[in-house]
Amino acid sequence: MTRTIRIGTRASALALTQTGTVADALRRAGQQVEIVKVTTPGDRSSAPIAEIGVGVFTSALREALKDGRVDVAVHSYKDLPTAAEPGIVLAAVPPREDPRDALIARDGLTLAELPPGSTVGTGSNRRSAQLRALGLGLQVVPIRGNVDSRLRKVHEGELDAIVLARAGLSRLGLADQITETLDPIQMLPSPAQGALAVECRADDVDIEHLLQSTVNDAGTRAAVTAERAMLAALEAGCSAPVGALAEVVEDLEADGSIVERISLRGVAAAGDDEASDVPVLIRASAVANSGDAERLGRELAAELLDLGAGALSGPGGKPR
Ligand SMILES: NCc1[nH]cc(CCC(=O)O)c1CC(=O)O
Repeated sequence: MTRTIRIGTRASALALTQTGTVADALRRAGQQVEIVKVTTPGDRSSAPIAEIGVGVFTSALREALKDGRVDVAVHSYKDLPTAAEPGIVLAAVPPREDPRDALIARDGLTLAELPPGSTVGTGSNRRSAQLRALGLGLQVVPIRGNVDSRLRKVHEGELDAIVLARAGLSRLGLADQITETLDPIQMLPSPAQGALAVECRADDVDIEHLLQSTVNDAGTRAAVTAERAMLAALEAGCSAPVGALAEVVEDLEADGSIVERISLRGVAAAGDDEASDVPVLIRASAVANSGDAERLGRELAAELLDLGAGALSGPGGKPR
């Protein structure tokens, strides 16, 4: 392609490093690229994400794509709404970073070493529910802001600990701050955590093919497809916080051949999670062929709902 490819990104340090990896892959493939920073309402507001709504970080980038100001948009995949955007396609999902969550605690402590009553900062209902479900007596404190300002709250003694995505810290060169990488058995990550979504206009077939052949990782794409399908199906029927993690596994068949499959685990809170200090979590897992990732996600969501995920407690319970 002879044209210069304009790649749209948020202007945060994290977004710029993420976009840089996509730009590098395109440059290695011999393309000319230009990075265009787009400011989003999510960057300007300090209100809780639950109030300003899903898509605050991603809709402005999608607008720039549709307007033709940029040719490619790079998002943190987990920040994208599950609903498809008319006129835009997901062209590629690059190889995923470590999807797990990480603890950054004072004095190098792990979760198990934090004394009861310790304050743990997070703005995520998913992390909050899973932390409280451990029954360690941790006190979850809502926080927001960029990674640096969150880390400062621990270093200045305002909080005992915070939980952040390992991927964001690694990309910023801050992985040495992590005091424990949380086992997904205790803390299932957000669907698509650690993955990027690379979008282009639906009618821009040249760019779509270029991104597919230079940036996409088929295994990552199948895994996040399963996680996001689970999330989308739960959003329709459940108001609970949701965690999901899919992994590519290689199964040895009876005839000696190796088949690649997707193994998906999901978690959601039962009932009205805020009604008790220690919420009840519903867990389920399943395996399917990579080609059935979407169906795997939908079926696991149905199972979680059957088991009571997100069922609202008592009369007058309302979705939120
Ligand atoms: N919601 C904010 C957000 N979006 C993407 C990341 C980190 C990178 C990733 O998960 O891909 C983060 C910060 C965090 O959750 O700690």
